[in-house]
Amino acid sequence: MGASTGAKRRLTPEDIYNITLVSDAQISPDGRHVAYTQTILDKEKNDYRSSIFVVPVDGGTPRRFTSADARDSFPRWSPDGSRIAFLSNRTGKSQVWMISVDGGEATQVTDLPEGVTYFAWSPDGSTLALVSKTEAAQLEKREGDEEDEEKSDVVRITRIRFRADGVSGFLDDKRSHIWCIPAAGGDPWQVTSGDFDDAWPVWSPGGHEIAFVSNRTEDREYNTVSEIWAVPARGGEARPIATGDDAYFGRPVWSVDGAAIAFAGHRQPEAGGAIDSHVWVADGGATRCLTEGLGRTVGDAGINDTFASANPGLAWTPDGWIYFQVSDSGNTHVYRVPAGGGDPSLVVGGQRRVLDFSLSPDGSRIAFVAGDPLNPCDVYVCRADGSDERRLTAVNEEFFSSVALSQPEEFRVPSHADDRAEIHGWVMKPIGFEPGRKYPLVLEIHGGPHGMYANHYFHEFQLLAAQGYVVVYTNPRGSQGYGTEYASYTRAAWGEKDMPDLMAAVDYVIEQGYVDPNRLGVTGGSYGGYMTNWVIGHTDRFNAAVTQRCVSDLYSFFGTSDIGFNFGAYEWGGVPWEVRENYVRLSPITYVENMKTPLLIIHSEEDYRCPIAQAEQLFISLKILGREVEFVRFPNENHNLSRSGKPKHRVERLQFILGWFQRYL
Ligand SMILES: CSCC[C@H](NC=O)C(=O)N[C@@H](C)C(=O)N[C@@H](CO)C(=O)O
Repeated sequence: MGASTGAKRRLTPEDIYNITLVSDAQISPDGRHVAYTQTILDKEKNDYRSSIFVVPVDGGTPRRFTSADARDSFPRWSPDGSRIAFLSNRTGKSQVWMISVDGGEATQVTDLPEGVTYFAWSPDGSTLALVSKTEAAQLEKREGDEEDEEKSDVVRITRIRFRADGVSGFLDDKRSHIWCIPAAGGDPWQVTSGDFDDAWPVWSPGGHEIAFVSNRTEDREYNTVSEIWAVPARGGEARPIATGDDAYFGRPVWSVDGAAIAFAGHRQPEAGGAIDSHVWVADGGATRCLTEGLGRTVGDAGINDTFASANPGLAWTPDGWIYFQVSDSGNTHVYRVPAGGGDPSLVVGGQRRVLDFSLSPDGSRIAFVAGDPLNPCDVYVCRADGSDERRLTAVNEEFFSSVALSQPEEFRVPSHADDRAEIHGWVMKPIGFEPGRKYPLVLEIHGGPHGMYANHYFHEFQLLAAQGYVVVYTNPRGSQGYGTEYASYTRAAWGEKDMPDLMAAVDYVIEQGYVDPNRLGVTGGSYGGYMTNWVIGHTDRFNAAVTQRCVSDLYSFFGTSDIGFNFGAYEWGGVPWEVRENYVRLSPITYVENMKTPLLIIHSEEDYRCPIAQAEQLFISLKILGREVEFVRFPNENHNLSRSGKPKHRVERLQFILGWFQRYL
């Protein structure tokens, strides 16, 4: 489909203020209502505001349940359906609040000094299990430390993980643990303790035990292990469910009889997202994988810039099905598999991305949030087999009926690599497209590298199409959603093995006849920024490039990124002193003298995932070489500027990207 404006206006960067996000669809215990979080970008306050809404499953107007000038999120129904507990930062820190479904004022349940990041209702509704930080064993003190602490601003670092993207300053020595508190309010008690970070508590059906996620291995400071444990709800010794140095598991859920626990993940922690995750069951005997032959990863690997994340778990129904998300070829779907074994089957499909889902306790209905290329998100409901699907919200209908959008067209093309592997991509024609005319093209490259472009609304892409660009985006080798072999293909070969896939997509679109091959642009963020740098270091065919939150030098990334030492060691085939040549050969900065394309570098000053030195090294080298280069720094922003940065900065970032392409293409 072409993209004509009709009577509609063109999209602008500021339109991010006109988009409402919904997330975390939670179906009520009786299956008759869905609670969800609705988020808006507040232009005046230059901030985000979110509220809890409830919509009837049989149709009707959504009702706003909370209206504080704050961020209310994570709605969870009490087991009897009479109350909704949620997280709110209305007092500064994130705490649990409670509201009756009959309405009225919300009341505060927790007042933990470190706030609450996650909670779960006990099956009888009497208690909430929480995740909150606690003081860990103090670091060994040096002589005089006590007095110095008061006066000194010097930071003493002893742990290898001392910074994390999204956390200002340095990580403290506190640990996340499981706590409980009476749902009616009262004194909390700490359930787990020790030098571990515990997360994701889930109650056993009888309410006696709590399963949770932790890394309790000896080598936990260095490895990326993630295990499943269970602890008595009143506290006591934790028992292992799925543990060990080969565990990379999360999202535990109990069977209805409490005899087994299902979870998601795989057995190669060092590989992270480079290999497929599966659904597993532990029932006291051997741990079984239920999705061996699926050939796709469990979970949502989708990437876009207009979403509110909810991070859903698995669901286990009374009739023995386990439900889970699957990333498949640019879509995220809901699947189910019999817990006793059998083939997984598709439940919620379509050319779209299912962002989160929940099941009613009787397993008869599913509520979910999904988005597609022309609609960021809405709440839906369907039956357990996926039938009788209905959309319950239309949060952006009015706005999107007033602006012209470009419908992406899918293509599959053989790679330029010798194996001619099939590469999946999309092309968006510019708004107002006229056959016979030639247009400038922008290639967008996603990050990860194990992310996945999806059939999902992308504001940056729509904006470029609105401003007259053909937009091309693909899932080259390294992407998730096409199986483990495809995703892990770029190991120790970043750039080398995926550039031929990207160029095949660009050439395919040029062959369609409506692109001016002398007006080509390229951009991407994070690993997409790495690839932008790589591409302009290996070809001069692009006339303008914008590299965002990029990686340019693997050697310095290894020691400065919050994920550098273990992510790098896997992705580049070893640590620098073992495979020094890989670090040099695969660093875009190695090819800086070849970079002739005018380059805009966009980077956040508090990006600890891809620290700003990655951008500075590139900028300084290109300046010395006399190249056309500019450097735009965003203060007080982290790696997620394009997705959750201050709204004003998000608008400015889009303006800089457009401005650069307008200048050079
Ligand atoms: C979706 S894969 C993310 C892989 C990795 N995370 C942890 O190991 C990561 O953060 N990689 C970055 C270098 C990256 O490319 N991030 C992407 C995708 O999140 C981005 O767009 O920022």
